[in-house]
Amino acid sequence: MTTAVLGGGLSGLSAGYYLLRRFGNPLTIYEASPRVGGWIRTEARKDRDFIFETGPRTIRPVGVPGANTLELMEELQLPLKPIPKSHVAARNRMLYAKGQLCMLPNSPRGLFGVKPPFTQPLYKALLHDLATGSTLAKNEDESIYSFAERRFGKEIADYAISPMICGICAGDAKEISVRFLMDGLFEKEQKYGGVLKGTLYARFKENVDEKKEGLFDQDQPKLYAQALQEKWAMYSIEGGLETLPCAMRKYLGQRDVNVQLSNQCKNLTFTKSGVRMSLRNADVPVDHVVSSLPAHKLAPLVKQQHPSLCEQLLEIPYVDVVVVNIQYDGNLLKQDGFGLLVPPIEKLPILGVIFDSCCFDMNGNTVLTVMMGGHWFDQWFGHQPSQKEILDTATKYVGQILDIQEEPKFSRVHMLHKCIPQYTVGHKRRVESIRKYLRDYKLPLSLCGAAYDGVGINDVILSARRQVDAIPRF
Ligand SMILES: Cc1cc2nc3c(=O)[nH]c(=O)nc-3n(C[C@H](O)[C@H](O)[C@H](O)COP(=O)(O)OP(=O)(O)OC[C@H]3O[C@@H](n4cnc5c(N)ncnc54)[C@H](O)[C@@H]3O)c2cc1C
Ligand SMILES: C=Cc1c2[nH]c(c1C)Cc1[nH]c(c(CCC(=O)O)c1C)Cc1[nH]c(c(C)c1CCC(=O)O)Cc1[nH]c(c(C)c1C=C)C2
Repeated sequence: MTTAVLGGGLSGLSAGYYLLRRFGNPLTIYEASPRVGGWIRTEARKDRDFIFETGPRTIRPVGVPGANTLELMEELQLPLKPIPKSHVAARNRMLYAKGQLCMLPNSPRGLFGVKPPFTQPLYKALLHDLATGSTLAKNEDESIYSFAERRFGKEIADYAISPMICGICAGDAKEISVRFLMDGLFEKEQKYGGVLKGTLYARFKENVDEKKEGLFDQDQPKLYAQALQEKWAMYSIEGGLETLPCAMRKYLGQRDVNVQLSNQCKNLTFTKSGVRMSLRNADVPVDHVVSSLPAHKLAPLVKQQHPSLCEQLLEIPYVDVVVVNIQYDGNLLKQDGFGLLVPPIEKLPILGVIFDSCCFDMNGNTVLTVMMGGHWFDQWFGHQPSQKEILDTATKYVGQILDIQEEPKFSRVHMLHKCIPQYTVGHKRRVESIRKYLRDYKLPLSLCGAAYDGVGINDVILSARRQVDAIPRF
């Protein structure tokens, strides 16, 4: 069977890895740009001794998706850099709200005091949940903001859930589906009439649930067992996260998988015997295609033959994010931690700041990443500001929030256009409907990647694995 993958980002490379394992060669991966990795990009300053990550920087070793990623890391023999749960970067997350830097609670004790920006102890939010019955009809969807407000009150929705959504998808919690992050809690609420009640009731079933996913019935990956034993909170890779796609490309290349860079797919034509892909210099027929492309990039490729599929794909919205990496000599941070988020209710132009040099050793440098835009990109950056204006905005807020007044020694500004899909209310049903369309028309096309089954690194790798596993054998 001849297979092909569209896209050489992490999901496409993972699809290549799992296709090779299941069907062998011939297999080709087509990537439009001259490099692999998609949004994963590490800029190593060789002359200095720090790195800038312009996309992701940490991976969480949690659950089946986390275990699956660690299995891949093990196979590739990558040197991992774990951050244990006891590390300051794992314990300290902050909010900038009401004009001050506020530490988020990191232990059950934190539920009982009153800490800004909250005006009530957090346990009261749990009492609110206990006292409130379930109000939505079964199996519906709602925004994560409205769910949090219903169950825990407006303060939690504004100062806990909304910034968390910014810190994961740069989105507006008032539009993002509760099923994006809290599918389980939502189901429990609907089933048992409350989040806390449902969680306590279902707790004893947790291990059963993990087994149900069926990936690691026999043995857990060794690295996953190690991560559990050593209590890793998150990890990166020596040299930065771009090491991962580079290692995958090498691994696939050594096994005769053809990874073609600068070869954009322009159209897909479904034929009686498979698919014809229009590529740089030729039309190439294959039996089955796995697309890892962002939904808005796949849409035009199927428009000619399947306009309604094209329309459904275009219903998955994306946001632009501005990433500003900055470096200063010496340690200038007064407070250590993973970073800070700015709740959207504060109406400031920045989404958050990651303290890279607290997470990983940067040889005495202070390295920060300021993220801006997202759902509010047009409001703050729609006038197409210059790189200098953007850098000035980032450093102004670093000055105001972190009291770092000096100019950065080194900086980079990146505009990431349509980089994060938004799982808005109804996303789950939208994706089911897209996949049903492929089944109904018996199209030899599988869809994986950040558009469909989760936006994190673990999610896109697992998405590739599940989609490859679901391809019928010829
Ligand atoms: C700023 C930022 C921070 C993030 N931080 C984290 C984090 O800390 N932890 C975490 O787990 N995740 C994080 N993520 C998410 C993570 O980066 C993504 O989940 C992941 O990189 C998505 O991979 P992908 O392969 O699905 O998509 P992409 O990376 O978008 O890859 C798609 C590829 O397809 C190619 N392509 C497009 N059109 C065509 C075509 N017609 N033909 C051929 N190729 C084409 C593109 O060039 C691209 O290489 C972050 C994302 C961003 C943007
Ligand atoms: C402010 C913008 C963003 C920051 N990170 C991201 C954006 C858009 C992207 C992102 N961050 C995480 C993931 C993976 C989610 C997963 O499935 O594992 C993605 C796509 C991890 C993450 N980062 C923060 C949180 C709460 C999470 C979720 C998982 C976890 O709890 O570890 C916090 C956080 N993100 C950013 C900042 C400044 C920040 C601060 C505390 C930046």
